[in-house]
Amino acid sequence: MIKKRLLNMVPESKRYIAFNVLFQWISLIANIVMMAAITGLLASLFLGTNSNEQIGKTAVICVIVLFVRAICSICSSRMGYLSSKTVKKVIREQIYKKLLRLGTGYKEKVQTSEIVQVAVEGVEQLETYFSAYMPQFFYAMLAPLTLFIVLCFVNVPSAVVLLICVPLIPIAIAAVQTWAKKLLSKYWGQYTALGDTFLENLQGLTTLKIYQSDTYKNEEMNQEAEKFRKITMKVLTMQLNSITIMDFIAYGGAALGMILAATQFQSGHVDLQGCLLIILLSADFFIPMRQLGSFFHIAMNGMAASDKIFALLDLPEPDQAKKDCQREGDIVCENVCFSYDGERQVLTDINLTIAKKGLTAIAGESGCGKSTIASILMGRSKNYKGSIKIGDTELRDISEESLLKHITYVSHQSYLFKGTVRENLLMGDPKAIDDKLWEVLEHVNLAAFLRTENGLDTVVLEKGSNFSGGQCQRLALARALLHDSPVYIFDEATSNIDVESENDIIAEMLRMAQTRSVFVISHRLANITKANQIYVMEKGMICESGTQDELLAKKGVYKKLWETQQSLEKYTKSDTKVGKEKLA
Ligand SMILES: Nc1ncnc2c1ncn2[C@@H]1O[C@H](COP(=O)(O)OP(=O)(O)OP(=O)(O)O)[C@@H](O)[C@H]1O
Repeated sequence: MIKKRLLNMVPESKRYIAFNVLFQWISLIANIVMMAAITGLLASLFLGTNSNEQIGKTAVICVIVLFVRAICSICSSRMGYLSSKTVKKVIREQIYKKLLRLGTGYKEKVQTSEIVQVAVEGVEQLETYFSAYMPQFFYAMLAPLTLFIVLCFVNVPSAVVLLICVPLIPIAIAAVQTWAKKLLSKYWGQYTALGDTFLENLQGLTTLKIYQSDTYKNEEMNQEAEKFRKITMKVLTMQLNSITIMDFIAYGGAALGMILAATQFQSGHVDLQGCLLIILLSADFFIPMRQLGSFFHIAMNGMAASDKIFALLDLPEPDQAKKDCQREGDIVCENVCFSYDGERQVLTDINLTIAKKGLTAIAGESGCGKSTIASILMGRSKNYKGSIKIGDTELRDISEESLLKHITYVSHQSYLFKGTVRENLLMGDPKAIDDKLWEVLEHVNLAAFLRTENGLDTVVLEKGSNFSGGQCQRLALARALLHDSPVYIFDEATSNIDVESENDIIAEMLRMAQTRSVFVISHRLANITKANQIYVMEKGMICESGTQDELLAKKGVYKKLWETQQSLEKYTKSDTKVGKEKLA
């Protein structure tokens, strides 16, 4: 029940635990002194040998002892608080640093909801382990030994019997431990599973409402919650049962001590004061161990949580690449192959060059692997085969920090944070002055709109929910422009937005391509007609490449895609025209 790894993780906590034990021990000694004084007074009262001086002395001792015990209690609580404060800070910091080391690809190894639960609730559970259980563990051994030594001076047989009964409590704890461990591990498994479902359903609530699937999902969650309720009840039952057993041993043992003291007094082996002292102190033999038993269950929960924390901390980390990205240089992919699960090949022998200046595009049907290439280029998946070089440096050797400074990724789901327009823009360049911010907003045609609002202080709600899709994308693009990196990847950055915003963004991409490398992934071929090089993908492979004119002349896959899209767009336009005429 002592996890060395946990203690070594927070070495400062050892000092707080030691002081906590010391203060509890001083309090016990003070209690023994008070009991000795009280029993001495009671015995002399019974025998009629008491004096006023003795009553006064006893009263003074009691006041001093109560004062000392109050101080000790405050100090030991303070030690518990300091230890739990340190533990929470250190462990949460370690989890945070681990996530940074796992990098942007952490989701491949662990679920976000699990991290949140472990880092919040899991660490909270460890608080009791360090602030209450660990000090109690040592105090529960020290207290009976101290009392044994003291009572040996009064009556050895009673002291021996009381000491022998004490270990029955840890034996009872050990008996339930294996069962409790399994149960708590199941409990945590169920808890994180429920958290996963809850988070997913909450995030997708609008979709669930649209498809009227919320009732079905509600049922599903109820079932999961019911499983969680059952396992929680099992845990509580286990805890209550074991507390009952411990109470039985504790009070049974104390009663035994009292009976023995009385018989020893009857047979004249101990005087009245000694007998009363044994009776009053016998419960103290068991109370610390009994208290340890109560903390034990909370600590077990913390230990189960610590298993989850260690599992997270032990996740294999990608090799910490050290090299910096060369600012100048093409991105060259040679025979790149990739699979997410090690079984199904998603990319096969990809050979492509993203020129250091100009617009390179990639086209192809849905699911052919376009976004996977972008994700590899952003360093999210490092286990690709073949070679990807930025200048002379292999991508997997480049540090994440340097890569993210070198490449800016703009997707159709660019995240806008709750705050103001200024705050969102400053993420791109924290040092940018207002004039610079307005300049990029002019570029993306958002300045006029924002002037009618609250300018750079216009409020942005979570995920930009108070902005239209097109405005969100324009703002995301403005932020990307401020990032000022040599390479930009646009992954379907204009999908699901209005034509005007789409045209503005395409125009900005073309302007950027004059001075830097722009890599565009787009379903809509009309957006990439001006690209210097277009790669066409089919089933994870590149089947054609060239400019728009070259590709159309080849009369292959690209031409087919182009014609299909053109006829679809013409159809949609004529359909809209007929509709409008009808309405007129
Ligand atoms: N995280 C993932 N884990 C496992 N498989 C994935 C993952 N992401 C994508 N895939 C699979 O890889 C293949 C290529 O997906 P990718 O997203 O690269 O296609 P795409 O060409 O960008 O499609 P779209 O144009 O629809 O966005 C698909 O078959 C998809 O199922």
